[in-house]
Amino acid sequence: RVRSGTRCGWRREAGKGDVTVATGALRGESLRRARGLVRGGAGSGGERIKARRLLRAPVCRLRSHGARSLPGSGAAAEGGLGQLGVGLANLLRKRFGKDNVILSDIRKPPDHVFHSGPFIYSDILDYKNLREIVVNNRITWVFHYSALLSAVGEANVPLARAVNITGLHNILDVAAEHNLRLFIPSTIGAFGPTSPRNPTPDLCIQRPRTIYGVSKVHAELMGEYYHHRYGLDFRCLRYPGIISADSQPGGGTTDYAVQIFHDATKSGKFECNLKASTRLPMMYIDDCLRATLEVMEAPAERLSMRTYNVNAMSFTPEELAQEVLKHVPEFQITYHVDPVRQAIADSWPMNFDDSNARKDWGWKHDFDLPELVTTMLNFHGSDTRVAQAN
Ligand SMILES: NC(=O)C1=CN([C@@H]2O[C@H](COP(=O)(O)OP(=O)(O)OC[C@H]3O[C@@H](n4cnc5c(N)ncnc54)[C@H](O)[C@@H]3O)[C@@H](O)[C@H]2O)C=CC1
Ligand SMILES: CC(=O)[C@H](N)C(=O)O
Repeated sequence: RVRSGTRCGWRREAGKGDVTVATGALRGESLRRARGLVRGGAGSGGERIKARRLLRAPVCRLRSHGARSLPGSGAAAEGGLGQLGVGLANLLRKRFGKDNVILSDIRKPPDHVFHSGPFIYSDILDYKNLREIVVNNRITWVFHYSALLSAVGEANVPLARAVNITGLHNILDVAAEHNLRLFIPSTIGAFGPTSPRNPTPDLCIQRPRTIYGVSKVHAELMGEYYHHRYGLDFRCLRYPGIISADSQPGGGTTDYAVQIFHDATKSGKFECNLKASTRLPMMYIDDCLRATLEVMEAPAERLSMRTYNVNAMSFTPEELAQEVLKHVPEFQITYHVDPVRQAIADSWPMNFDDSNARKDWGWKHDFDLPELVTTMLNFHGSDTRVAQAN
């Protein structure tokens, strides 16, 4: 979420026209819409006073210099303290100004995150609180990242159903009520054993066998229904397994592809919990976050769909290990297959067809397997050298 109050005419009309954006510096049509929203004089005098007090908080200053004022932009979302949310917030703060991005989660942020910009508590299951946050901060865009991923979801189906489905319903209703632009990520896990796997197109049968996949298909269908029925500006990307160096994965089936780099540089040994031949679509986090921003900033008329596959590469643990060996000759991989994760992986796509994203809004990945491995080992390697030096 991004909140901003501008110093120009807007501030003189505090409470009527200040722009609060959920995901960055909004201009033009989004700004007019936000003004319209606020000019509705929503809520009681007390709420407006509270809103003004919030807007006078140090966070709400739109950086007119330096900040790019692209119409629409991304920002960290609900569930922003996971593997992806902090990176998204950093990307947006670089582009739109530190104080214009609000990060939220139900966990306490680590120091470096807490001091990197505004952070608030927000539980996706607390519908009333979500509405208050949107109204008090004049939110117009939201990225909804809260979820339990595939393996942890199978270990706690009731909680996964609550967060991934009831939480989804809450944010959909708030988004429709307040005319928000809403991004919800889906996943390769939204496909199942009866989907075409090599490659998997955007439109095909989706009968996933995990609560995670079922909840994400539900999110895709509900988001598209709200778009067609209520005009909600819903946008969705099916992410592959995302690989990052400076954030831990959240308990999914593709987590091995993150852990291998840490272990390769720390001990030179890695025990893989998937079979050597398990092929899955994967993507480096920088490509993932850029794709997310690009689809959110794409003009609506470019979007022939509201849910797109995005892809970068597909590899097996064996292929990944071979690439690591080019940099770490002493590296050794062993296999101790986790039957739960293996069954999930065997039901997922092997290759992703993302031709619609490339055609409609110009999607293009930057990182292939060699670039990924070099980047990840450089990060961990420097980390190790610093630790050894200390
Ligand atoms: N990391 C990946 O490889 C992929 C991620 N995605 C999707 O991207 C989104 C973000 O993924 P990650 O950052 O990897 O997830 P993660 O599991 O690392 O983080 C999820 C965050 O949600 C928060 N959360 C849990 N319950 C909550 C609640 N009731 N209210 C608010 N927040 C709550 C957690 O505290 C956590 O910080 C998820 O929706 C996930 O399905 C999709 C495909 C691949
Ligand atoms: C691919 C995903 O959605 C996630 N990383 C998982 O493995 O659950």
